[in-house]
Amino acid sequence: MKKNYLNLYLVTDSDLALGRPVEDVVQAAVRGGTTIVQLREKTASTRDFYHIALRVKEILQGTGVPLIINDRLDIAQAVDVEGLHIGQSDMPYEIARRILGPNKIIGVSCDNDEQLLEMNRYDDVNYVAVQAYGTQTKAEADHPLGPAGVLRSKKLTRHPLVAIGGIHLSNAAEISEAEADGIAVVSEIMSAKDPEDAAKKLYLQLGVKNEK
Ligand SMILES: Cc1ncc(COP(=O)(O)OP(=O)(O)O)c(N)n1
Ligand SMILES: Cc1ncsc1CCOP(=O)(O)O
Ligand SMILES: [Mg+2]
Repeated sequence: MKKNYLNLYLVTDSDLALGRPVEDVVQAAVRGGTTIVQLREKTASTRDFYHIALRVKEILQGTGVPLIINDRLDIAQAVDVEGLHIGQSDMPYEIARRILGPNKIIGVSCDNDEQLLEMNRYDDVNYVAVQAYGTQTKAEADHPLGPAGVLRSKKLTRHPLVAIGGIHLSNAAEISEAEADGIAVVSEIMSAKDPEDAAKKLYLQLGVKNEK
């Protein structure tokens, strides 16, 4: 895997944080080498999501780790974070890009080849995301590709590719070898007893190289 800001992507879920404040888990994960953080708080109220985002933004200040908001363009704007992640039921890509402008990171989940090819129409998509394995964390995610499918997706897309879903210490290396530009995890870090150590161990599995 080539070195870049997508290498180790933490996607949060407060419900999986073993009762700890999400910002504490984020802080530890960043100490462990997490390179990008997405706030994915599917059950939080707008007000709670907004306040969590403010606290996490403060923690990430000065670290160089970008903060991405899942789904909620309004919160991404209100907190002025670095970017937004959208899926196939969320705001259409071109609308999100028009509203957020050229300097924000926008990532898009793709559930099949057609959606990957559709995103090839846009020069300015920052990354696409595909599902690696099955997972309990998102029950509706039902298009796991495995390493061979991730490699195929990488060849189809012209954008950086993030793999997500069921990625743990035991299988991170094979996804990295499938030419993903980054791996995204929820439970492996959010539910780890020691999130800093979990992030460190995952990062080591990625065999990140400085080559261009
Ligand atoms: C990095 C990353 N990849 C995929 C997703 C899933 O997005 P989506 O399909 O919109 O589903 P929800 O996360 O909104 O339930 C993601 N959030 N992050
Ligand atoms: C948000 C999301 N999108 C596809 S799978 C998934 C959840 C991944 O969670 P985990 O890393 O715990 O399998
Ligand atoms: Mg979504």
